[in-house]
Amino acid sequence: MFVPTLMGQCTPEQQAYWLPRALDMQIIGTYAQTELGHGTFIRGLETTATYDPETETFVMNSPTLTSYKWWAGGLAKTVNYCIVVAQLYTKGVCHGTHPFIVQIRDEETHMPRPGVKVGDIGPKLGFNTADNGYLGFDNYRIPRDNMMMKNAQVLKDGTYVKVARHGKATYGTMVFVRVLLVNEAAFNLAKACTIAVRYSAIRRQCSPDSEGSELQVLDYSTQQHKLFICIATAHALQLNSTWLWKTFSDTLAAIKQGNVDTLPELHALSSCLKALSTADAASLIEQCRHACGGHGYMMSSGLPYLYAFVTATRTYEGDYTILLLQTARFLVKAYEQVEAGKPLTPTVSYLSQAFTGKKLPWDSSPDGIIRAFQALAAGKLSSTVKSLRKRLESGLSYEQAWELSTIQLNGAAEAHCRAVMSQNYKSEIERLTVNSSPNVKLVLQQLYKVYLYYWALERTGDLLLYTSISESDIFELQLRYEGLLKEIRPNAVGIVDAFDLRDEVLHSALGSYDGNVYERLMAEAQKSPLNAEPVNQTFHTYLKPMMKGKL
Ligand SMILES: CCCCCCCC/C=C\C/C=C/C(=O)SCCNC(=O)CCNC(=O)[C@H](O)C(C)(C)COP(=O)(O)OP(=O)(O)OC[C@H]1O[C@@H](n2cnc3c(N)ncnc32)[C@H](O)[C@@H]1OP(=O)(O)O
Ligand SMILES: Cc1cc2nc3c(=O)[nH]c(=O)nc-3n(C[C@H](O)[C@H](O)[C@H](O)COP(=O)(O)OP(=O)(O)OC[C@H]3O[C@@H](n4cnc5c(N)ncnc54)[C@H](O)[C@@H]3O)c2cc1C
Repeated sequence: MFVPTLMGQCTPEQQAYWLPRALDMQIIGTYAQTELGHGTFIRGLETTATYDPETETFVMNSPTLTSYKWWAGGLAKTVNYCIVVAQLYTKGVCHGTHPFIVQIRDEETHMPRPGVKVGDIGPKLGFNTADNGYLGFDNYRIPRDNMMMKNAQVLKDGTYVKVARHGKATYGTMVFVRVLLVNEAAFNLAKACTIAVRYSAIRRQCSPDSEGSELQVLDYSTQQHKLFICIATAHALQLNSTWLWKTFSDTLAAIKQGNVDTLPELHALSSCLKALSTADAASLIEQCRHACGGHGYMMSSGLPYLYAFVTATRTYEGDYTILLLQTARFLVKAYEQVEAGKPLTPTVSYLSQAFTGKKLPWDSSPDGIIRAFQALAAGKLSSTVKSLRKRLESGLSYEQAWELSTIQLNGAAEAHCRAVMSQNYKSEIERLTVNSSPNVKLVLQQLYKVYLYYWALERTGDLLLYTSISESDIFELQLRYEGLLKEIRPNAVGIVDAFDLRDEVLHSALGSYDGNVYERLMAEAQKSPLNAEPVNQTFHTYLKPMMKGKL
């Protein structure tokens, strides 16, 4: 995040000075925005940067314990520079949060600079190869030029000058990383389902009839139900990630031309796609672990590490709930645009059907299910807006009415994102397989149908509200879904092999390409320090005295 922020928030002159040093690893930096007391609410950050025109410096301060920077990766012992997000004061006026480049350690000795307090925040659920740290300032001065001045400047005399055309230019790095995290979610879920599917093909457990041999657990319908949605979701996330990256690149190009019109839609898309992709990936990686029984709980399976790594992405770079609420904010505005007869941007154009007042006729084809997801999203948004307006009419302020409606707002945002993801998934598969062999087309279509049927069956309540789906339609869809799992089974191992993930990348005794699961589990077990000697010294210090009643 250090380098992308230098690229996004520095003037060309500042980039010319800082970027080569950062890219050449002459300096190592991190992005320190979150504090002990605030992570979500950026406007509530407490670290201050007060400009002193006498010395043309900013005085950095941590006025309270809760203002200490907390969490930044590499902060504890690795970095010697930080991008610090602080409340900018000049001429006695606070201009809100701005980014500053701050040297925190000596480039030769690596000692913390005087006025800088830095350390490690301690063990975490995962990410323990990163030294996430804390950072406090005590009247620590930095040169005026260390304010990242692409979007705002402080002149030598302390005059504040706003440069950016849109109010959230300083939030740009977070959008960039959120876009990357969708791809990260796809990649890590692909690893988990490769491990779980390969292991499920090796693992034999239980024999339905007394004479027969034990079945591969991958033959069980429940195992296919656990795992094939994981494969389909890995594909869905990868294709949505590629689509989002193009949307991000197009928006950035437009902003460079001075056109910020598509930024709100990009913020809404990157928010909900980051939220859903990381949450889906984390829960499905856990589902892959469940599918591997006890051996899935071994660190040597690779699955606990994957889960610990990915579940953090649901929180960092914008908490799941917070980001869905950002998308909901955009959707409510889009709803009002439809009411006003104004044109809608492409990803919300389906909202016009929220005003038909009729249930969408149920159609179980893939396109029909995608239209049903859109109708569901439009319907949930419409009922959310009705709740919001009912509360406003009762005399509540907009903020109060909004807060009371946030559960429904989050549901509407999630439904919108699921509709966008489903639409992108199917259309990208069709675009990419135009020249593919019939077999490849068949398998990839089977997978996106798994995705569509799975989520339709997960959302039957909403579909009954907003489409004409009947009880028998639901029964028929369940049978079709279960039949589809059986069709995919013969190709399941080949499909995960197609992720082409090397053993060194999987780090898994269960998922290695050669399938020698039991030999690998035993080999990993031998590495346990407890196997270094036949009798551990704790027998003599604790167990034996206890057994002899001497403890
Ligand atoms: C190979 C790559 C691997 C990648 C993996 C990386 C591994 C690294 C590991 C960890 C890194 C982690 C780093 C971090 O976590 S950095 C800290 C991240 N912190 C956050 O994300 C904080 C989340 N909070 C916010 O973003 C904001 O506080 C907020 C959006 C929730 C609220 O902001 P606020 O200023 O209060 O705005 P409003 O809600 O009032 O909205 C105002 C207005 O601005 C628009 N807007 C808000 N944010 C953005 C944005 N980012 N871009 C564009 N526009 C934005 C918002 O839509 C409103 O517009 P309006 O409706 O028109 O008024
Ligand atoms: C592994 C990891 C690495 C990180 N790396 C960095 C880094 O390098 N740099 C950095 O600056 N930060 C980093 N962070 C911090 C991260 O950005 C924050 O943890 C994240 O933004 C969430 O903020 P928070 O911790 O304050 O949670 P909070 O916002 O306090 O969330 C707590 C609960 O409150 C809810 N909540 C909060 N506000 C609202 C609201 N308005 N409405 C409804 N519910 C609300 C949340 O949904 C959540 O359920 C990292 C975090 C982790 C876990």
